[in-house]
Amino acid sequence: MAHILIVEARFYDHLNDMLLAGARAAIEAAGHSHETITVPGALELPGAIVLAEDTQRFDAYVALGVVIRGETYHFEIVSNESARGIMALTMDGIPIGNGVLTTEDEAQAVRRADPAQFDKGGGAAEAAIAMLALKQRL
Ligand SMILES: Nc1c(NC[C@H](O)[C@H](O)[C@H](O)CO)[nH]c(=O)[nH]c1=O
Ligand SMILES: CC(=O)[C@@H](O)COP(=O)(O)O
Repeated sequence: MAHILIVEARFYDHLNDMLLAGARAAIEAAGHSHETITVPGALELPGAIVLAEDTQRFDAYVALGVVIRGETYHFEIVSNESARGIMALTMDGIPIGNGVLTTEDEAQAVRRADPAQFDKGGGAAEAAIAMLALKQRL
């Protein structure tokens, strides 16, 4: 059994709740345990994973968050830099599932976060579990 840390950027409560439900259900369905920590926004996700990895308590990570386009270039900064940070850690060999939604509007985000629709939280958890299995096998 693996112990998986869900790191959630809680920017939109109702959307985060759906992503979390999907991720937790997928981890439990696979027979693993989990904890959750919360950070302010998607830009904090990579740094939080680094801090958690230093504790050596977790086998894999699920990064969750929602970035919805506003009026300015901030959307690109938050979307691209959070993904870049997570990808850098992935390339260091840390199993991470990226469940950060980057959408044009709230309706797109709802469809993707809802466990009964696209279930991107569950999908990110499954990706983390798959990468952990690969790491253990290689
Ligand atoms: N606009 C969104 C943000 N912005 C906040 C940043 O992620 C960060 O917390 C702030 O710049 C302080 O470092 N975060 C999201 O997760 N979603 C957004 O739509
Ligand atoms: C991530 C965003 O684009 C948004 O939260 C920020 O909105 P704005 O660009 O209108 O400041």
